[in-house]
Amino acid sequence: MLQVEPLDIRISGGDGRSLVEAVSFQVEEGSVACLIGPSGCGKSSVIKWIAGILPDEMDARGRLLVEGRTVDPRGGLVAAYQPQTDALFPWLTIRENVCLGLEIAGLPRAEAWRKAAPLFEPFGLNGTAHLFPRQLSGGMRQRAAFLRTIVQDRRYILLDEPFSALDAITKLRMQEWLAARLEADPRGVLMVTHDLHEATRMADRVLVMAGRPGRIVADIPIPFPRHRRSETALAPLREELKALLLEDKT
Ligand SMILES: Nc1ncnc2c1ncn2[C@@H]1O[C@H](COP(=O)(O)OP(=O)(O)OP(=O)(O)O)[C@@H](O)[C@H]1O
Repeated sequence: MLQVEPLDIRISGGDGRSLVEAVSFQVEEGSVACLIGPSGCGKSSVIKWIAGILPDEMDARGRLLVEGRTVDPRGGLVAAYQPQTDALFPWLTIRENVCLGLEIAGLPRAEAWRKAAPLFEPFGLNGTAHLFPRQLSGGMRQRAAFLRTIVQDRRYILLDEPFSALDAITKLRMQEWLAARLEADPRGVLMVTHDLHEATRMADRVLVMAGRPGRIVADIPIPFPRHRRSETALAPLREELKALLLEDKT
């Protein structure tokens, strides 16, 4: 289990503005937690803190526990992280981009490719290995970034709006693919999303953040397994989430 214990984030210089206050939650292994909330409430900052890449101008106090052990997020490698922008390196090919995390983790190049290559097809990236990011559509770039994240053998995955640039059909496919993959190969996923349909379709629990500074104002378990989530069953949950988000006047 990945646990965040009261986390505060503030701007370290200037007015010392508080961005995030007393944020606590947990992500169980093999489960998906979606973090939703109005723009600017601090979702990305929370996820960046866990990934160990909070910018220098922010100061964080909090505790991160993995399987009950306190870890320093800045030590890196707690979780695979996919930032909001696809962050592919423009001077590397898609193959090189996708394999990069594995190579940094110490896998020889050929072995990294053996591991990544079979995933190009299910990600709709056939024929792109030798291309550069600028030669792909926005959706393809996002899928390549997602593949680079998923291919790493981490127990926890942090996804900051991973499907936001995808068209509706591709998005549905990727959500289904991710759900199936998690079934076969359970990981703990923390996913930031603005899409309530996505949150209720994908999550085992939805964490709602609101306010300035941002706090967790609700932690809502989704009470049915993913394969039994009809639109009718999910509609009242979405109404509940919408009401919580609209309550936030900041
Ligand atoms: N490098 C920075 N320096 C100072 N303030 C920052 C910096 N990055 C973000 N902020 C501020 O921190 C607050 C939280 O930003 P953050 O990106 O975490 O919010 P968010 O909920 O993820 O927003 P969005 O949904 O729009 O991505 C915002 O008020 C933002 O202006």
